[in-house]
Amino acid sequence: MDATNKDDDFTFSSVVPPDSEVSLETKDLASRVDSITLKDALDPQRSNKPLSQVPPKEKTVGSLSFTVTDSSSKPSNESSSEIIKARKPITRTKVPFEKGYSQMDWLKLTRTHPDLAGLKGESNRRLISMDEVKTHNKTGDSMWTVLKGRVYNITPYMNFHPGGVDMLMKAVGRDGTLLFNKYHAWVSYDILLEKCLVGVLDDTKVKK
Ligand code: HEM
Repeated sequence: MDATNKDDDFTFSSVVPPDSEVSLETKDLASRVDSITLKDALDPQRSNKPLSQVPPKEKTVGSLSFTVTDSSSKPSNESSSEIIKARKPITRTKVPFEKGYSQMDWLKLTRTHPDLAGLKGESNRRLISMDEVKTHNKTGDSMWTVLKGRVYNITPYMNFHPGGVDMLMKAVGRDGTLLFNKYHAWVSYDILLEKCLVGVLDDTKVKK
């Protein structure tokens, strides 16, 4: 093999195309590199067409040829109804507590008040039907709710609830478990409402 023939010997093969193959356009582009600007086709300020509507372009630079496409946009025939909608996050607004109604004040009250549940001597292991829970649904001294099968009188906790009275009222006279979990499944309601327990839900009487 003739060592002087560069074309036959891969060790000397040129990675740059011979000058004759570099098109005039490439040379021209290279000389104007500073003046080239990139346009964001999705920005309506800079272009009046979204990328998805711009047809793929064949580009040639020197001996390289490539197609410019926008892989980030969806095919134009894809209907917008197919776009998966993100679930709306819930808003948890903390209501500023009035003086004397902090969580510390609540804990003090649970330790000092003898009958927060309003049991008047009755057992808090009593089985309570959902129908009975429903009757304790009015503003007064016995507003009940059910949390995971236990019935609580939440009247004394009303003004201490960090989420506010209105929110807590939504659970009154019904099973509040789903609402409770929706807003704060991690809250230790069983400890907070220990002294408010009035009984256990009689789920044999719950209509299924
Ligand atoms: C029935 C028993 C309930 C108890 C013991 C309770 C207790 C609490 C506690 C301790 C917080 C403060 C949580 C924290 O700072 O992360 C809180 C906040 C809150 N609660 Fe409840 N809650 C009860 C029921 C409910 C219900 C039924 C709702 C909605 C209908 C609700 C809505 C909220 C909201 C919106 C907050 C927001 C305040 C925050 O961002 O902290 N709660 N609740």
